[in-house]
Amino acid sequence: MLNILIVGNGQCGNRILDAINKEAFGGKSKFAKFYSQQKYKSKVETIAINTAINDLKELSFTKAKDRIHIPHLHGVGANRTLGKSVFEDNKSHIMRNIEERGNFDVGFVITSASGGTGSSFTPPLIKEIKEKHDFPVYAVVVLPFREEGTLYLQNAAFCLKEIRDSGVDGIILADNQFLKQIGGNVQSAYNTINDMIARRILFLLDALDSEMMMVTDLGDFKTVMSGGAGLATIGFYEAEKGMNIKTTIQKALSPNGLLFSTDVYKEGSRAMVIIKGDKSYLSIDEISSEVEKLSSSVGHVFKGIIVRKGEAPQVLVVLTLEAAEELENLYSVAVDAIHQEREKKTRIEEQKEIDKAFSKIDGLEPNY
Ligand SMILES: Nc1nc2c(ncn2[C@@H]2O[C@H](COP(=O)(O)OP(=O)(O)OP(=O)(O)O)[C@@H](O)[C@H]2O)c(=O)[nH]1
Repeated sequence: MLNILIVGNGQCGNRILDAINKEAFGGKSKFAKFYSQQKYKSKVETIAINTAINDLKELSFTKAKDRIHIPHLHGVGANRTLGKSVFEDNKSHIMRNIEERGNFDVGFVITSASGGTGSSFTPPLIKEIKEKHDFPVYAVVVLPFREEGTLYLQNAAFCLKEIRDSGVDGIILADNQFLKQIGGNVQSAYNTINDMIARRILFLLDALDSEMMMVTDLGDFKTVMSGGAGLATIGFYEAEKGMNIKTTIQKALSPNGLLFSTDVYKEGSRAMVIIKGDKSYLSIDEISSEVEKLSSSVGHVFKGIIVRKGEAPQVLVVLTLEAAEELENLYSVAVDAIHQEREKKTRIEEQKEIDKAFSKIDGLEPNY
């Protein structure tokens, strides 16, 4: 049995964590958490951390003991400099809470890259965990919609770089912009995206702690995640009625299944393909031919099969990337955003000249 730590930082991280707990508690009544057992096979500890109390109150499936409020008004308003100093002041309190929960085999820290709290807490938190413990820690990072504004774009660029430098064992990317194809209003898009990420993480946890017909385990996951440029994404697909396993694997690797825009066959570096379902659907020939196709372009592919009586086939692919054109695009837009913010700051500095003009009449009275 694996001991797993999942931390959700900031509003986005909290909500995805809550979606994970929703699934884990059976996904039904919001009171489920009070009386039902989580359906994890592993021992999973979840912690939601936020500066905004209202974001924590909004959670429905995460127990009160699993919420850490770091008092700071109503969040840090996308200001990462402020966020980092609030983390520093509260670091020991956060670390104590994690340490009281025992030892872990693996940890995941979930955050948006672009807000204030999650994006500034995550890099130093991972650094702190890695310095004190020797279990692998993976960041699950949500990229912003590109039209959300200059501050979010610059935050995303700096946050990702800092997470990479934190000692993290790998970054799993999910992109709101890419996933917005799902449609609907923002709130329902968020819920759908959060459920998509939650389902993938739970499938992964299930697979890492399963007795499979053909085994993949935490060791294989670590090897996959250490490949490529330290970046990864996850694909998933559940077969529709009558769909064969070959098509299901292809769908998991296509934009329909992935959390981040990538051409798997061009940008992939290593992969882990996990297939779950009733034995009758799992044609070994079809599985082998799809896995061989993938390994001929990405290199090594680990394969795992979990037989679950009566279940429709589901496929999960963890894919590390050696290149990420979409991320390069994001950084180009972010650099423009950083320049725009800098110019704005210079303009504001110049406006201080206006204050000087006003100050010329300080102490004088009008005469009539
Ligand atoms: N997928 C998804 N993205 C979200 C959700 N909530 C916010 N975001 C995205 O997260 C970014 C904003 O970050 P938040 O997590 O809200 O910010 P925070 O970490 O709480 O930081 P502050 O509010 O600035 O203190 C934006 O890019 C949003 O689009 C959510 O529930 N799901």
